[in-house]
Amino acid sequence: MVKAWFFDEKIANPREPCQLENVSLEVVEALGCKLFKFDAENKEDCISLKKIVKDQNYNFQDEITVSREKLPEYEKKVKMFLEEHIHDDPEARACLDGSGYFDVRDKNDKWIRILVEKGDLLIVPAGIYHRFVPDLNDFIVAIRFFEGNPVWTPINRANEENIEKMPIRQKFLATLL
Ligand SMILES: CSCCC(=O)/C(O)=C/O
Ligand SMILES: [Fe+2]
Repeated sequence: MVKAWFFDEKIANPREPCQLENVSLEVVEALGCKLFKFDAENKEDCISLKKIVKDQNYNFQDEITVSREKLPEYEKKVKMFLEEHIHDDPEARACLDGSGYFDVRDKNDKWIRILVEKGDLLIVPAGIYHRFVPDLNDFIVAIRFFEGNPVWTPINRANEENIEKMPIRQKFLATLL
């Protein structure tokens, strides 16, 4: 089951849980995130997974393992995942094994940490500030879904002076009103 809490900025290592008070999943969903459960042991036959793929129009999927042993250019990629960013498209990840943290900024620009574990599928909306942080186990296997041609390039908040004015950011902000 997905769990969420406010992220404690005072903890030096973001791979630790950095847990402040819990955040309800309704609050996470009100930010436009979608949360699903699926049968990670039966990914080929999982009816709920097939339904999500159909409903969300996903026509591309691949698998990524984030671990020091398995991910090529591990340090570089993890640094990239950790940078706060947005995308022009939703980010959909189904956790097949392991666990990790997806952090999303709430309406007050506070980090909400979402723990994703085996059997959880999380979709973060286009335009929301977010990042991915491996947890202390440093192992997650995930399916990445995409509608259309996959674009992995993040738009980093720290590097884009006008990010707040970007159409996808404005579109996302309008969903919060
Ligand atoms: C567990 S999936 C790796 C993180 C990722 O793909 C991403 O795009 C983070 O924003
Ligand atoms: Fe992302």
